[in-house]
Amino acid sequence: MADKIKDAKIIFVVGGPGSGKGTQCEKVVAKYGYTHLSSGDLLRAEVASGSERGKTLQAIMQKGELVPLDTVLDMIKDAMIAKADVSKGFLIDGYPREVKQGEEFEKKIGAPCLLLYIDAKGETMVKRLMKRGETSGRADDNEETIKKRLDLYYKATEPVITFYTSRGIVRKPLL
Ligand SMILES: Nc1nc2c(ncn2[C@@H]2O[C@H](COP(=O)(O)OP(=O)(O)OP(=O)(O)O)[C@@H](O)[C@H]2O)c(=O)[nH]1
Ligand SMILES: O=c1ccn([C@@H]2O[C@H](COP(=O)(O)OP(=O)(O)O)[C@@H](O)[C@H]2O)c(=O)[nH]1
Ligand SMILES: [Mg+2]
Repeated sequence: MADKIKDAKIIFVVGGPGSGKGTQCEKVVAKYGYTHLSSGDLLRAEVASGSERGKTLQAIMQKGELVPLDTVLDMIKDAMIAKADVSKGFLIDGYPREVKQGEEFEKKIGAPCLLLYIDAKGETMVKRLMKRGETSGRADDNEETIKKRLDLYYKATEPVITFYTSRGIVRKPLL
């Protein structure tokens, strides 16, 4: 099964909470027809299913912490395999959140050819998420959790940008 995605074109999309990853991915999909897989959306779908695993995930996400690495990786891999026959390439949105996640992805699936870095100022991200929280219904779009997500982004996820910059595959779209 995993053979089907061995040579897939993979693009990581990384940025802080509310930086606009999902918004930019929609534009890439419209222009290039790639398959958009948001790690956060996959996790929220599992929560919405009401499964036992979903309940555990919900508790972690509500606190703005990271769910175990293998859980997200397995979900992304299954979603990629399901679309392998029709996909021209994959936009992996919101992943990796830490360098180790990227390394595991490469071991189990393959290397990204590009990392799109969606950059925004901390205060801009907080403002957007507070606004989105008025209607999103997302349990983590509240002031306390947004702050934790932002702290974790600077601590764990920014090193991902440094890691892939040294490989020369990071690009910042002009917004
Ligand atoms: N003004 C402005 N707002 C934007 C822009 N991009 C996204 N937004 C808004 O900012 C909010 C967050 O955008 P998302 O695309 O959901 O951001 P994200 O990085 O996917 O965030 P998560 O879903 O939390 O991962 C939304 O309410 C968007 O409408 C932008 O370029 N300018
Ligand atoms: O690879 C991932 C992706 C998401 N999450 C969890 O899902 C939440 C929402 O992620 P999403 O990418 O939707 O939003 P962001 O935090 O970027 O605003 C995060 O706070 C994490 O708790 C995670 O643990 N690992
Ligand atoms: Mg998103």
